[in-house]
This record gives sequence, structure tokens and C-alpha cells, in this order.
Amino acid sequence: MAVGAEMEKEFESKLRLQQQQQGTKQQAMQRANSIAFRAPQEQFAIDDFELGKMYGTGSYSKVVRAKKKDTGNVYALKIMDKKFITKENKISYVKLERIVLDQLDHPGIIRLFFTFQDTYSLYMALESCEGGELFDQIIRKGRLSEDEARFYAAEVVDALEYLHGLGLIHRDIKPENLLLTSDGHIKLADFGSVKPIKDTPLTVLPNSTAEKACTFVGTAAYIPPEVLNSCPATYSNDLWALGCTLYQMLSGSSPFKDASEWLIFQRIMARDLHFPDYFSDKARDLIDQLLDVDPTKRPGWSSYASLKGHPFFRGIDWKNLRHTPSPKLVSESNKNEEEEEQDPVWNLTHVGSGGSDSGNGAGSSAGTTSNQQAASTPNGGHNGSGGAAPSSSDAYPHLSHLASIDSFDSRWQEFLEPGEAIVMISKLKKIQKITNKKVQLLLTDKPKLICVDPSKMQAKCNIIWSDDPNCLSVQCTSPSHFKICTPKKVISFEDSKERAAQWKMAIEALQNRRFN
Ligand SMILES: Nc1ncnc2c1ncn2[C@@H]1O[C@H](COP(=O)(O)OP(=O)(O)OP(=O)(O)O)[C@@H](O)[C@H]1O
Repeated sequence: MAVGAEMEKEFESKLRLQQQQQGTKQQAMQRANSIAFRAPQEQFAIDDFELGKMYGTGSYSKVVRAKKKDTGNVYALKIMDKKFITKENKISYVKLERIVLDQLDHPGIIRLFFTFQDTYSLYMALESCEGGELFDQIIRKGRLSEDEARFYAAEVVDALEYLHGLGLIHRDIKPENLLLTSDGHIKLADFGSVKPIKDTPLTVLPNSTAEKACTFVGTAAYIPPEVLNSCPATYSNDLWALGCTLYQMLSGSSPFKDASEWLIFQRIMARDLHFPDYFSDKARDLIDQLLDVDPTKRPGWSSYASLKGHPFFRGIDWKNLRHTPSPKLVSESNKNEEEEEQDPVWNLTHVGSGGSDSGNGAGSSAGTTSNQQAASTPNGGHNGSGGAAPSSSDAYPHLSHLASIDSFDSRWQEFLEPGEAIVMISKLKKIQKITNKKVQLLLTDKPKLICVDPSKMQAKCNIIWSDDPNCLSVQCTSPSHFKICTPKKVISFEDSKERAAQWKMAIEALQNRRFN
């Protein structure tokens, strides 16, 4: 109780301090604080809700499915830790997201219903998008058909037209922020990076329209070249990101994808853009125009008529979008069944054979595309799967039986350094305090352990251990559970195929190798 009260006080006083530091902005801030919100600030408590599955985690929040016990209404509850957002200086982002979402009213934009808080957390009750992220649909389907991409792109254009009409730049358009309702329609989410322009008719925080040299927000792969050149944000930033997103829908991979942010930025600056053969002329032309290095030449810049009238969108009923039948959603459970069937097989014949057959076969179209793109970049830093495996199996034959056909899946190559080879790889559950997370764990011959979030294809942690075996140890707590212990942390995993002992053996074999 005392700790809670203390924390509340600290949060409020930090907020006050920030307001004072902002001088004249304070009055306007108070005005923003005192406006009548459409989405009310309720007196609810977290116990008023039945919490369901975790939808996802953001950089300063987690989003959970929550059913209000008395009404039965379901929300996506965005939970933000007060201490964390204060420490990370995110208060203004949270406030801006709240105040902006409160004023938006469009079927293609996530709705905010109400907010509440307790000692530790701030809560935003958002419209629940049961269909998940468009990103997952792309991953599950490999890539979308042109009809599917046209439908989703049209709904995004419709939402952007509304947003830009209100003087707002989203600044983080990407498939992860395009959520889907249970009936498969798009809802634009994540307004944490939103930028109001000076003349916006909306009530916003006073400092949020200030024209600074570009503040670096957004996601590397979708950032336009002018932002990399420090130009202030414009609506056209979202049009570039739309072009990247449409490309990703059609190919399975973003156009400038590469092994590191630095390489991505190099490709963006060089407009190193290649279209797969199967893109139609209309799709290629629209993307080419949206990815124009001159922001004023992108369709949608001067008027949305040029964007909506592009031949790619022929046949779209713009007035009736939300009543147009949507593409069929592929659910996670379908995918899991498929994945279970292909789950790692300990297959000696694939190891040391060059792996080219498996490499070509195992990669999804998303992975294949990204690999092809990476191979075309001068500094690619990627290995073909055929190149990586032999180095491990030739040099350390006692390890080779631990590799699986998954190690030849080209998708994982992007996490490796040149010459680095996968020794063992598997889909595991990372056991955490609140939720468990599905991860892909890669053991490489560096030796290194890489933990990848497969839904986002992001490396979540790298454990590189030194020559001292005491730096890292593996404990098996059951046939399916093991812990990787380093001086700084202990990470627990569950392997549903009961290969805990094999993980321990593989890791220890690499440790011993150093002393042989
Ligand atoms: N209304 C919603 N319905 C269903 N899922 C949601 C909803 N809002 C967010 N999510 C899921 O929760 C995850 C976290 O969302 P959140 O807005 O907190 O952060 P983010 O956009 O992923 O990240 P960041 O804040 O770092 O930009 C998202 O990736 C999304 O999949």
C-alpha cells in the first residue's frame, strides 16, 4: 500500500515536473487534461475484468483480451506500467495516443472505449481485434493474392485518407499495426508515434505539433529516405510505408529487408528495389510510385483521388468497403497443425550434404524472397543454407546428428553471421512469469544461442558465451524442460518433443570443443 502510494506520487510529480519544464505548454496541457473525453476515465479496477489471452506486447505495454464481468463486453486492454513509462519518458506518447484515439471515429481505426488506472498501471480499453495482425496472415499464407492485397490496401488507404484529412501522420504504418476484426476487416492501430500537423483541427498536446528536425520514430524497414535525411514528418511518410506494406503483402517480405538496420537504411537510401516476376504491372506501378524518393510525387500527396483512382484499385467500391466480403483468415491453430507435422526431425541425411535441397524446399516464400534480396546486396552478410551447415558438421561430426532440416530453412539465415552455422534448432516455449512465449531457439557453432520470435521474425536475445564454460550452464529439470543459466539471467524453456537432454548435450559439446 505504502509502496503503491509512493509510486503514484512519484508518477504524478514526474509528470508535474515535465509540465513545468515545458513552460508555457503547461496551460495548454491542463486544457488537454480537462477536455471532456468521449471515452470516459472510469473508476474500474482490473478485477472487474476476466482476463483472457495475451494479444501481444509493445515497447511499453501489454495488450490482453479482457471481458468486463458485468456487461460481458470484450476489449483489448492495453496495460501500461506507470513506473516504466515514467522512467522511459513515454508519458507524452501515452497521453497523445489517448487524446488522439479519443477523437477518431472511423470504421478502419481502432476505437478507444474508456480508460482507468490503479496504483501501478494505466489501462486503455480498445476495440478487440480478434483476427490478429495482418502480419500474421502474410506469414501464414506465405504471401497474399493480388485480390487480397487490393482489399487490405484499399481499407488502409481509406483509413489514411481520414487520418490525413484530420492533420495526423501515423508514422508507423506496417503489417503489424494493421489489425483484423473477426470478420477480416482492417483496423489501423498503434497511435504511439502519431504526429499532428500544425493546423490539425483536433485537440492535441501543445508540443506535439512543433516542427523539429525529424524525430526518429517508426520501424526501420518502412522509413522513407527523406526521414533518414532528417526532413520533418509529412503525410507522405505514411504513403511510402503503404508502398512497403503492399509490397510485403504481395511478396511475403518488406522491400528493403536486410540483416541489420544499417543495411536496411543503405538499401532505402539507394532505393535498392526489386520486384518479383509475379507482381502484375499495376501492382508494380503503384508500389513504384508510392516508393518515389520525392515525397511530393507519391500518389495521395496532393489528393487521394490519384491514389484511389490508380488502376491497381480498379473494381474497389470505395463507398462500400466495410461491406465488401473480406479475404478468408488463416487461423493460428491451422498453422500450428501444419507446423507440428513439420516439426524438427533429427535427420542425419540432411546434415553435411550441402543442404541445398532442403534449403530450397523448407523456406517459405517469405524466407525465399528475403534470402534472394539479401543475396543481391553487396554487404548481405547472409549465408546460403548450403554454405552454413557443412562447416559445423565437417568440423564437429559429433554434433551433426543434432541438426535438423529446420536448420536449412532459409528464414533463419538472416540471424546468422557470415560463416556461422546452425547446430540445433527447434520451436520451444520460453517459460516466463506471466505468459509463455513460442520461440525458435537456434544454437550456432559460434557458439551462440539466438532466441527468435517467429511471428515477428525478430531476434529477442542472443547469448554468446565466452571460453569459460562456467559462464553458461544447462540444467534439465524434466525430459521436456531445461534452463539456460548465465551469470546475468536464467531462461527456462519447454520442448514439447522432450529434447531437453539433447539441447544440454549440444550446448555442452560446443563448450567442450573449445578445450579439446
Ligand atoms: N485492439 C487490439 N486488439 C487485438 N490485439 C491488439 C490490439 N491492440 C494491440 N494488439 C496487439 O498487441 C500488441 C501490442 O500492442 P501495442 O499497441 O501495445 O504495441 P505495439 O504497437 O506492438 O508496439 P510499440 O508500442 O512498441 O509500437 C500488438 O502487436 C498487437 O498485436
